[in-house]
Amino acid sequence: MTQAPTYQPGFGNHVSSEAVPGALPIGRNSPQHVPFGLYAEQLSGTAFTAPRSENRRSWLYRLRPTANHPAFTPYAGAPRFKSAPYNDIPPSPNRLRWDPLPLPTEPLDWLDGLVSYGGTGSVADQSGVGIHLYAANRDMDRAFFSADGELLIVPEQGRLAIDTELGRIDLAPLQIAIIPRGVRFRIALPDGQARGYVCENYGALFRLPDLGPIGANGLANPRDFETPIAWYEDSDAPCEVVQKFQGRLWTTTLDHSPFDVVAWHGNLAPCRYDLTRFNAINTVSFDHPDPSIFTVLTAPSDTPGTANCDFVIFPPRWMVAEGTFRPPWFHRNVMSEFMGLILGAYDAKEGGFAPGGASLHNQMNGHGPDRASYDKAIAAELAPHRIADTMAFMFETRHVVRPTRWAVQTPTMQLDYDAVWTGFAKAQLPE
Ligand SMILES: O=C(O)Cc1cc(O)ccc1O
Ligand SMILES: [Fe+2]
Repeated sequence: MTQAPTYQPGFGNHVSSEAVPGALPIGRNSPQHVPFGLYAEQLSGTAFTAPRSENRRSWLYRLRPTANHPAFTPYAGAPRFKSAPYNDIPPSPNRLRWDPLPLPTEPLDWLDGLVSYGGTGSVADQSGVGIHLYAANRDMDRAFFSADGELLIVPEQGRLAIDTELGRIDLAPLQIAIIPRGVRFRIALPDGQARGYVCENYGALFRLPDLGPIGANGLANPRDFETPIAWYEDSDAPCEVVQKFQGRLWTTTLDHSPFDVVAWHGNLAPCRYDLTRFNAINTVSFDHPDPSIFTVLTAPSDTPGTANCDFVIFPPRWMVAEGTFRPPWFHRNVMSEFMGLILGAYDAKEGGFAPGGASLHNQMNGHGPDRASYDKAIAAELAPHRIADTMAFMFETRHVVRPTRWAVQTPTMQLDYDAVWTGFAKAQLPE
């Protein structure tokens, strides 16, 4: 029986962990003789010279150096897993919505089960995001890493057992995981199948948003993030490693397990977070605040306050606003909004937006409550009301999300989405 993973609390902390006592060098990163003949390796998530407040790196102590591998050759699997720039088709200004991604009928592991819906920017420019969904029904028996970006994994259905080079993470729907760029991992499916969403962030790393006048506490609190402790596998069995590099997939086979890090220290590591711990802050007077009030993590761009990607959630909460249209308002946004649903229903959509589904509202294109939600909200008696059993989320980005050809041709794309905003009665001006 394998033991349940163990975690250390905190976001982006400098931590030290050893799976074998005495494996971690003391007082220096790269001693002439590393304990037990382990190999020291630095994994850099930011430039060596990034300011200290931005700088993320870890030191890994492993059975063999990562450099010890044969050449990578092109990988033929995961045919629907693509990278930005998404130039397959012209970007669509239309509001798009998809039914849930069907679970596979053929055996498919997490990697081959990835399907790209679209994204922004370019892997080569290290800006933008790739937006993918996964539907899988088989454990990975190989390792994968993205050299193109960090991965934010948002399960909707089915638990994930994620083995990474830096430790093991158990993940369930309503939790998220971040796997840093370059960190190798494999995913097993304890429930036999799984479905969810992935944001591949090509730009500056996700971090907690500033809190401004909110103060020192609130939203996602740092102590609720969990980083696994060191764990390793001592295996000389062949192991395939697939990587995504500049948008293409490559494969090689090691003569040993890549999961051979016996000890590590640093502040670049995978972590998980339970979305139900999010401390939602909202109005206690009137008006519906901008959804940025629900930002869990932000990946900044070079323009302050204008994110490469914000990860925003819509958690269970009390609605108490007085004299207010309580659901999301009609709006047009300079930022582009890709949404998913993990649980329940979303308060701006009475139907058609199902768990495992997705929607895309691109830059400057009008959207908001569907007519049924609008009618309900203007008729509602404004008593305190709890929105319960729900969890929607949004990847909000400064650049237009360019859908893939697959995304606009799949039969799960709803051809009648525009109709949710028809039939509104014309406002009546005084005679
Ligand atoms: O469009 C959406 O549903 C997302 C959204 C939610 C909200 O509460 C306010 C603005 C917004 O874009
Ligand atoms: Fe919106």
